Formats: sequence, structure tokens, C-alpha cells
Amino acid sequence: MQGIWTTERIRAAEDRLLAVTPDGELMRRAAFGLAVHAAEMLAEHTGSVSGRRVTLLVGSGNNGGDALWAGAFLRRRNVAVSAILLKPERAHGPGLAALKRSGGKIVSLEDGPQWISRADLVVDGIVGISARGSLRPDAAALLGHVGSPVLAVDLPSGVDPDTGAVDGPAVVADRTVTFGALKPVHALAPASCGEVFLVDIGLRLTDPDLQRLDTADVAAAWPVPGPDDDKYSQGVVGIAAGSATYPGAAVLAAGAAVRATSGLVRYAGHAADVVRGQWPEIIATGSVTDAGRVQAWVVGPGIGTGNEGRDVLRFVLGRGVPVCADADATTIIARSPDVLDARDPGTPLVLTPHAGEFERLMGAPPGADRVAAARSAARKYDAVVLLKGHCTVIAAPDGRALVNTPRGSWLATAGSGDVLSGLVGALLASGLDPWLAAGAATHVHSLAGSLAADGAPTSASGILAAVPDAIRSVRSLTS
Ligand SMILES: NC(=O)C1=CN([C@@H]2O[C@H](COP(=O)(O)OP(=O)(O)OC[C@H]3O[C@@H](n4cnc5c(N)ncnc54)[C@H](O)[C@@H]3O)[C@@H](O)[C@H]2O)[C@H](O)CC1
Ligand SMILES: [K+]
Repeated sequence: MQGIWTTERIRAAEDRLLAVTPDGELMRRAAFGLAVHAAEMLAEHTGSVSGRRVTLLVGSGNNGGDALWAGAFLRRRNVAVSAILLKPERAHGPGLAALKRSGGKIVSLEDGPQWISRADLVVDGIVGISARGSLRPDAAALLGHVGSPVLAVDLPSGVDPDTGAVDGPAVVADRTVTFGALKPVHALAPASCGEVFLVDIGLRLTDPDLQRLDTADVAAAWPVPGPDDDKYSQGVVGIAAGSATYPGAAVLAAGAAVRATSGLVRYAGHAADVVRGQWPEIIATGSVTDAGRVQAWVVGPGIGTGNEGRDVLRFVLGRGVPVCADADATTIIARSPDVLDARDPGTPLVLTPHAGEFERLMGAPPGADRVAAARSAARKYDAVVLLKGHCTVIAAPDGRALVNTPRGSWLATAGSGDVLSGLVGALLASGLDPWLAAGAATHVHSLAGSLAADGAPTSASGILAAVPDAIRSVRSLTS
């Protein structure tokens, strides 16, 4: 699990560490790590380091200080370093003095554009964890002249450090070098950060505000049959989905459950014949009332939001096993929350809303802080809430929150959510903690999407077909 901390927690930890560290030492540690990455990027993009040109965009705080010190270190590699000071009177004093001593060049804001356009690398030291809002006009104006790779100091300037929200001009980096600990922006705004690297400067933090699963976490979570297992022992999942007119959602959700584990999958609904035809290994019946015992239910995709759908949902909620309520089930719960009264107390519930379904559940869209939004819904419904989006956030009623950093946007295709719900259900049936089940399913779903796409648009069927390869990839000890 990777820990992620808010800027408030990180600043407090930095202050504690600063109190016991020689003045400027932390910044020099950070800046040296930054300089190493800058040299690596120069070598990667131009084939050399010495004699290359780096232009620093320097803000008025310590973020700019990091950039200035890194420029001074790069001068040791004979890199031509120029610094554009956005607020010359407020630039970091010791960093500026270090750059000047090393032979770095200070250029005016007016001359900035030409130094940016001719650079082999631009270093974004405009603003870091003290950022408020999008870039100010003077900084934003410079970005139009960038023609080289961009290295962001700590985080890409103009992106909200705690939510990853971008609501105006902001830096788009090829690489971000952060210090001490990951901030939410690094998991929530992958398109702005590029590849993220962490430089340890000695910060020690516990109780992360946010977490991200490692591949190893997902591999450990994924059920694999052992010598004493049979089709029941790994958990039987029931899929209550689809209708005679819309069997597709049922085929996708049930197929995902079949592909996710070796446990038995039961299907219940009006698409039984189609599902049976597609997945002969499934035990399919026409109604949930005669579906037999399961260890978890998936309910919702394609069941409709009318009385019958509500009755199916109420029945499933009353079975006393974990439930993943997806798609139409989410809408039914939003419209008739009393349906949750059927829920056996303590029965784990996973809700999987996209932004529109979230708005139905909560009466307002998720907004910029999607982690806070998911947490509020989790508390309100006493459920794990898997808030789908470019970066899916999974919040538990006890406040735990996971972020899944996506691999591109290939999952934005019809039926993709049906596949995800089947994966969640299969992991719930295996007895996994519902929050972890939702996180691991999202991780594999995202990986399957990128494997299926492989650079070209894919479909829910393609994602479904790629699930086994995604699981193999997660579980392979060599990758
Ligand atoms: N504490 C340390 O020794 C270490 C700090 N590190 C680096 O420090 C920054 C945080 O520095 P701080 O001085 O708190 O503020 P910033 O540099 O992030 O911001 C400075 C300044 O920027 C202006 N500003 C705010 N929002 C915007 C905006 N949207 N556009 C333009 N300018 C903006 C505002 O005036 C701020 O005061 C941290 O990120 C690290 O890079 C290192 O981690 C090493 C240890
Ligand atoms: K920055």
C-alpha cells in the first residue's frame, strides 16, 4: 500500500523535521534529488547533459528555492542554467545566491519567453504545496512558450495539491519529483504529473490520509484455488442483473465474475437463457428467490428501476451477505432509500456510482474534492463507495480511502461498469474486506482496460476478455 498525505499533514511533518535539521539542509537534500532527475531527463531527451540548457521557472517560495538550488547543482555538470524569477523581490535568497555563485543566469520576466523556447528542459518551480488556485497570469503566460519536456518540482503548478483539480491554467509535466511523501495530486492528477518520483528527505509520517494499492497488494488479495478448494469453497457469487430486453449487462457482469475467480457463479434474472448460452459454467435461474445460496450478490446492471427491480434489490439486501449495488440499483436506492431497511444489519454494501449516480445519491455532484465526496457518501449510506471516474476513489464508512490511478481512459466505454461490478462481486464472495475488494477489482479492471486497448479503442467485451491477462500480470512474480 502506498501512503498519501494531505499538504497540511506534510507541512506539519516538515516543520517538525526542520526544527531538528540544520538550516537549509532539507531543501538541499530535495534539490539534489531534483537535479539528479533533471540530468536524467536531459540525457534521455537529448543524449547528453553537459552543455545542455535548462530554464527554471522560479516562484516566490520554497518551491522556487528547490529549483534554484537544483540549478546550482546542475551547473556542476556544466549545464547552462537560466532562472526566470516571477517575483524577483521575493525569490528564495540562499537559493538565488547559490545559483549566481555557480554561474547560473538570472533573466527578466520580459526576456523569459526566449529562454523557455530554447531550453532543453524546463523546471517548474513556480509553486508547490502552498498553491492556491490555478496559475497567476504572469506564470500562465510563460507556459505558452514551452517546447521541451517539463520537470515539476514537488507537483505541477496550478493543480490543486490536495484534490488534483485543475480549473484554469496549469503546468502539464512529463515528470514530477516530489519530496518526503506523496500528496493527493500525485494519485489524482496523473495527466498533469507525468511520471512521479519520490525523493526521501527524512520525513516520517504515519496514518496516511489516502492510500493506493501496489500490485503486490492486489496479488495478495486475489483468490487462487488451493488443493483443498472446490467450486463452493472460494465463494459463490450471485449476479442479479439484466432483463430479457437488455441481457448484455447480465452477460458482462456474470462473465466478469466467471473470469475473476474459479468459484461458482449463479445468475438470477430474465436473461437466464442468454447468460447460460454465453457462460455454460453458470447456474442460471429466472428469479433471485430460487437462486440458491451465495456468499455475495451483485445487483443492478440492467434490472431497471421499476417495482420489480426494487423487489429484487430488497430481496438481495435481506440475504445477510455482502452486496455490490451497481447501476440501476444505485438509482433505486437514491429514489427509495427505504429499500435499505431490508438490509440485514452489518451486511457489507458496496455502491459503485459514476458522477451522475452520485448526484442522485447525494443531491449534488462530487465536486472538486472527490475523496471528500466519496467519504461523505460512505458515511451517509454506511457503505463502501466506489466513486467511478478518471481516477476512481474508494471510501469506506470508517474513513479509509483508496485511489486508483488510471492507465489512460480506455474504460470509458459502454458496459465497462458491468464488468467492474462482476469483479467486485467475485472478490466479495471470496470473503475479502469490501473496501479492499472494491480497490483490487478496480485495479484489475483498469489494467484489463489498458491491456485490451493496447493503444486503440476497446469495448466492454474486450476488457472482459483481458481480465485473465490482467490477473496474470498482477500475480506474475517477474513483472
Ligand atoms: N520546508 C522545507 O524546507 C521544504 C520545502 N520544500 C519545498 O517547499 C515548497 C513549499 O514552499 P512554500 O514556501 O510553502 O510555498 P510554495 O513555494 O508552494 O508557494 C510559494 C508562493 O507561491 C504563490 N502562489 C500560490 N498559489 C499560486 C498559484 N496558483 N500560481 C502562482 N503562484 C502561486 C504564493 O505567493 C505562495 O506563497 C514545497 O512544495 C517544496 O517544493 C521541499 O519539499 C524541501 C523541504
Ligand atoms: K511546482
